[in-house]
Amino acid sequence: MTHPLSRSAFPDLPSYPESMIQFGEGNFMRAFVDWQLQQMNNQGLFQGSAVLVQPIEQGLGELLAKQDYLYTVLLNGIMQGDQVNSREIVTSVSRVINPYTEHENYLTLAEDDRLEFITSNTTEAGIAYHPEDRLTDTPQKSFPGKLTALLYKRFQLGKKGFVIIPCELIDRNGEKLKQIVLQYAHEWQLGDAFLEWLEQENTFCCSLVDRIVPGYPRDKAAELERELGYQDNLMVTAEPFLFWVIEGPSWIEDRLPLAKAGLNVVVTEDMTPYRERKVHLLNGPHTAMVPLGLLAGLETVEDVMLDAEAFSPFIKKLMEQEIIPMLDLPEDQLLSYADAVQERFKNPFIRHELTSISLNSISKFKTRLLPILLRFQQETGTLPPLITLSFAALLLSYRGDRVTRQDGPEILALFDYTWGDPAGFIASILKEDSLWGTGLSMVPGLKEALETYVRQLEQAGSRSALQQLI
Ligand SMILES: NC(=O)c1ccc[n+]([C@@H]2O[C@H](COP(=O)([O-])OP(=O)(O)OC[C@H]3O[C@@H](n4cnc5c(N)ncnc54)[C@H](O)[C@@H]3O)[C@@H](O)[C@H]2O)c1
Ligand SMILES: O=P(O)(O)OC[C@@H](O)[C@@H](O)[C@H](O)[C@H](O)CO
Repeated sequence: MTHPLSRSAFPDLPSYPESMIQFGEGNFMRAFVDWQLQQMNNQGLFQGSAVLVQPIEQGLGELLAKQDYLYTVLLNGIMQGDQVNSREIVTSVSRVINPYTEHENYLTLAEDDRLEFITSNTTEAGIAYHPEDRLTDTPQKSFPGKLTALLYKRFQLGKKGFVIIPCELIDRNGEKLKQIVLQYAHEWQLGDAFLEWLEQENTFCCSLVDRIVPGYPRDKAAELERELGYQDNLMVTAEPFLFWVIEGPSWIEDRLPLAKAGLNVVVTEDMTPYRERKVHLLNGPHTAMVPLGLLAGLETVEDVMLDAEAFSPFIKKLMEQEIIPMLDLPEDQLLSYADAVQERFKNPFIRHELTSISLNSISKFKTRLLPILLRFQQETGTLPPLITLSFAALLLSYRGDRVTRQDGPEILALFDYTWGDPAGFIASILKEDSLWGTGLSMVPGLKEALETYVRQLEQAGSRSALQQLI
């Protein structure tokens, strides 16, 4: 019988003063930002912890409190040729505030001069504007609304601002967040002095994050708890690799000495090339493999990468012949990045489920693969066959009879309606600008290619369809 993870069971674990407010208590942030705070603390380069704010009412606050805000990060994989299987109890989370049940405590954060940084990961849905949010709400529904209320209180107290580094996987995340905060400041009539304070005293950075974090190791939890000697309901598995690009002034490196602690963190004036490379060459292949893999009965990214007959050559060819030629970066750098990504995908120590990547696949296809398909078509006059096949598999998988779909109800309803007429389905779905950001009916040959591929996928299966293209 193992005991629960707690500070009384490990009385020697250190505590640190709060220096960061973090919106989001999910797996990713705990294995990424908080784990990095821990590494800086371990090396004596930093003395700080994060106070976590639940962005939505339901969350992990109570579970974390039961474990005195401790949890274990398990890093599993290969780094620079060496196997890594590390386990570390993270002590850099001080507490969790649920603004829905303790709103006063939430606003009290504005009073603490030691708090310098704000980070967030509220999923792609989090940096959003809700017209019904008001300053007087306790709390506002949206994350930017909650943040605006906190910043306004800080301003009213005459205190300095924050360095704000969102980690959501959306393009120009810091700019979008700032734009919505400014919108609320105008709408709520918070005054010119506040607007000036926002601009002068706060630094909104854009950032790009990269670490594969499959999260709680459901299949191995009991075995791991026996090995660790304690129960941990919040342990998180992740790969050892990480990369964080922060677009902002270089002094951030002094105040947050991540690179100095040996962490793979870059502070730069322009993160665009890093973002393009990651979103298209890592997230793109993830999204491309999901519908084809699920239709073939594969379960994990590793299953895909171990399938030497069809799926692994598909990923290599997709990267090298369809994605890399469409990116504006030196080819040799892109090829070596692609090799490294394929190695990470093969990581035998983590179980990265295709179903977990499949969540909201339509918007992922739109940002990760569609721009490549369109550029390929414009530049070569032909469609990229592998991306187009994967697009066909995505559309087929959204019929919902072969693969469990995970997407917004309005998107699923649209697919149900459109699939109601199988003969006209492709033509109808391509017209839906709301899904693709642009009408796709005019893309030469796309409708016909998708019709052919959907037929082929239905008749012969995704493995056979792939084998004809690799
Ligand atoms: N897991 C990974 O490998 C990985 C890697 C890089 C980036 N990411 C990104 O990080 C995000 C979170 O991933 P995770 O694995 O931590 O998931 P998670 O489910 O463990 O955590 C989700 C977090 O987002 C918050 N959230 C959910 N819906 C929200 C909404 N509508 N508004 C505001 N907040 C909301 C939750 O409160 C929680 O804090 C994902 O969007 C993902 O794209 C994940
Ligand atoms: O996290 P999602 O669901 O947006 O996308 C799934 C994966 O592509 C993603 O989590 C990658 O593993 C991650 O972006 C690597 O840094």
